[in-house]
Amino acid sequence: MVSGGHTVAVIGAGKIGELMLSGLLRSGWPVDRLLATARRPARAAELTARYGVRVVDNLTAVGEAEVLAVAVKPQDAAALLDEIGPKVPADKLVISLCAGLPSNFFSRRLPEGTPVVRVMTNTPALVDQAMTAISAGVHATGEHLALAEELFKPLGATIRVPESQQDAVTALSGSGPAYFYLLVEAMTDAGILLGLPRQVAHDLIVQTAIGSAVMLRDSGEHPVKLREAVTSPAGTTISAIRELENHGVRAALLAALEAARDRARELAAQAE
Ligand SMILES: NC(=O)C1=CN([C@@H]2O[C@H](COP(=O)(O)OP(=O)(O)OC[C@H]3O[C@@H](n4cnc5c(N)ncnc54)[C@H](O)[C@@H]3O)[C@@H](O)[C@H]2O)C=CC1
Ligand SMILES: O=C(O)[C@@H]1CCC=N1
Repeated sequence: MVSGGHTVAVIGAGKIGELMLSGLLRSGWPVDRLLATARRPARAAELTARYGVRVVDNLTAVGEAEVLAVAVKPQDAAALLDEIGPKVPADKLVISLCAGLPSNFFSRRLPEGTPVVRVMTNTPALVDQAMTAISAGVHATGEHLALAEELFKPLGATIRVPESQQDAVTALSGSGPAYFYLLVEAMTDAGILLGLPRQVAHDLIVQTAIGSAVMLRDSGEHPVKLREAVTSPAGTTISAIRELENHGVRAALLAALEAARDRARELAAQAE
């Protein structure tokens, strides 16, 4: 487990911040090495009741924790850094979980030399199946990357990527769970259209999604091969695939991910 007995503060413990807190606790991280901050007192009370974690104000977190994991919305990051930026000692590690914001958005608002690591995780962290991409930002060394990895490994898989790829990562794996949920929702409705009871349609497609995902991960086969194995000559699958192609599903995905990437860039521009 954890190196050096660091204390980690999750600054802005909303949905993603809570996933990080709960994942670390599940992995055995001591609760007295965790701090959280929240804007609303009711949220602070909820986090303490749920996890036993100490919720403090932002400046106390800055003073007590060695690692500051910033999980506020990109739109709230500048105001947060106006408050804490000048007070962060330069030996702390700042980890940004914010979509879109480059590490230099942080470093420009922090004392010279403060290391910043940028990460993009996703909500399957809730079941220890996150995909977290980690990038060295300004002043971050291999040691800082290793520490960030140690924090996110218990939540699922991790990968190191150059920071220049983080907006694409955000569009693909950060937002990715939403695309799969939308597909499952739409396919459940399709099952209803074909006369299946809703619960049956839901159970069929969820297990099909799980089975397909495990095969993608474990079979070592290319997705095209896996799809071809389902697609019998003159059979049912090819009839469905013709409709998916006619309706531009592939093109829709290309356009959707470009839109998500562009939105990440816009969030960064607007946050300034
Ligand atoms: N929801 C998702 O699937 C993912 C979100 N992210 C990123 O995580 C960050 C948080 O997203 P969510 O958790 O979805 O949003 P959220 O709105 O649930 O959480 C943000 C929290 O920060 C708090 N906050 C804002 N300003 C604060 C301040 N000055 N001091 C203390 N607390 C403050 C808010 O009250 C809120 O509870 C965003 O930057 C987002 O881009 C990254 C990956 C996936
Ligand atoms: O929708 C968003 O902006 C965040 C970032 C990635 C997933 N959710």
